[in-house]
Amino acid sequence: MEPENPPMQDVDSIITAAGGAAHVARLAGVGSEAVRKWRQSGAIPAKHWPLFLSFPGVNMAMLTALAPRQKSTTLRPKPLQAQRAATPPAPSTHHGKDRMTQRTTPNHLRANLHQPAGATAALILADGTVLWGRGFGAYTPAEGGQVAELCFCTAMSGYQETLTDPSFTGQIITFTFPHIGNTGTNAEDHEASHMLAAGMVVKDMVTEPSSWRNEGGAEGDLRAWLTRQGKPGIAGLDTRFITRLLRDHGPQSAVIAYPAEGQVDVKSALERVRLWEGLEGADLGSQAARPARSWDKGRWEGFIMPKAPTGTPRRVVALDFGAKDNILRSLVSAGCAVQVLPGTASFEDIMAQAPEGVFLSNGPGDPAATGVKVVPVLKKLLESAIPLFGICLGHQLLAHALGGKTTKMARGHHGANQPVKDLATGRVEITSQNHGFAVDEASLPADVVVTHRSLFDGTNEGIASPRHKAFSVQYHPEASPGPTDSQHLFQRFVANIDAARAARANTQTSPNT
Ligand SMILES: NC(=O)CC[C@H](N)C(=O)O
Repeated sequence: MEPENPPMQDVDSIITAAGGAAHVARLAGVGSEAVRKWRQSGAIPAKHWPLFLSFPGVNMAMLTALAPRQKSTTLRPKPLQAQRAATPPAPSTHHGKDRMTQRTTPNHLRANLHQPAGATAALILADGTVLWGRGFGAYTPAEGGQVAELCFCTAMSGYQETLTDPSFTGQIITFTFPHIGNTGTNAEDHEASHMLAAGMVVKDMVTEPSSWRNEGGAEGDLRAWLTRQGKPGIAGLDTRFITRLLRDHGPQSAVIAYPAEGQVDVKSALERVRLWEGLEGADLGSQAARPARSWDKGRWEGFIMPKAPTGTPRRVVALDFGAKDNILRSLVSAGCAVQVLPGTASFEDIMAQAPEGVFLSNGPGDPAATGVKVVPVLKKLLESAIPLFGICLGHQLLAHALGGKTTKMARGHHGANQPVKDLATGRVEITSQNHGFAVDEASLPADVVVTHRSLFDGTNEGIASPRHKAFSVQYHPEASPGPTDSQHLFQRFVANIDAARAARANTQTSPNT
């Protein structure tokens, strides 16, 4: 469907519709000088669009149709961006490479509904930013595929593990590293049976795979893989612009539209994006679990990890909220026999396995929402003094069970280079992370110890309850992708189980001695 030309608007009429300059300045928290500059430049900064959209009579089409009529210091795009904006958006295709550059200006002040020639897909954000590029992977309806939270991931490698990490359910991943897809795909690098993220955004178009680990020749190409996963991707966008936007203005809902018929329905896509309720309050963790199963595969051969302790394998129940396979492998290699149960398993079902330790997995969505069902079970497990270990969502759920709270972060952590300090030892580990919620340390009861903090933003990265033999970390010691500095935490869990075993053995023998 051809998008209608939006009605011509000017800033003055929009400000009048919104109740006048003084009223708007007060609500937007800006001075009258700023409003004057908006009028002068003929554009309203996108960060104020949500405010304008709350006034009757103002809609997204009006705001996106504003065309700056005069450049001002505050609103002028940088020279390179201006130059790009002036270049027609024709993709270049040399040497078999498809490297369309984001030729519409990467400046949301110039967001527009009009699809440039050569663009086959768009990334549409809730603030009205529309970025045109070239689609790949699976086609979507003209009004876009799954609406999701747009995030950026800074990992330079491991895109296949990232894309199949179930914690990314409900998110579109912008890769900040420009060359994604070069090494193709294979059957081993999945972290779950399939991709759950809603889509992917890259700067350079994926090229042909060049790696001995690519499987199936052309079938291993990330584009073919993505099509088989039924998910869309978009290339040619200025991923640094997206990253700065999310960094400065917080998480945003977005959608990728890549219609087979070519024409994107931007207006409908925008409406869908703006109606989506977001990840806060979404219990995705309860839905992400796979069926109950026992797991016996350890880490890959050649992988260096601390020597597994001897003794009968420890019976561990792993509560699955969307677990990454490498966590299960790490537990096995650390000396555990793992039974995976859905995260919503009852206390009785868990105890029927006679667990010596219970592991709480990573997973998508809002931990507070998943906690409504799960926390009562975790409280019973804590009372039973079974050693507990949680990772990421599991960490957040443990915090809730211990009486704490979690909050949505202004800037989520997604990447493989995040420094974390162990407060007990002072050691710093570089970690793999993927979370948009964080444990609020101020909410934790006095007997819960804060064990780790992020050196990027000081947010909580680990807690322990010595009284309950429970500990957890916000980051991913199993890596995949990322560094393995924190692999030793699996040994810590096993040591806790062994200590509880020894204590049980003592109580059983002591009456006779
Ligand atoms: N990796 C995870 O387990 C993520 C936990 C949670 N969904 C968050 O975004 O914070």
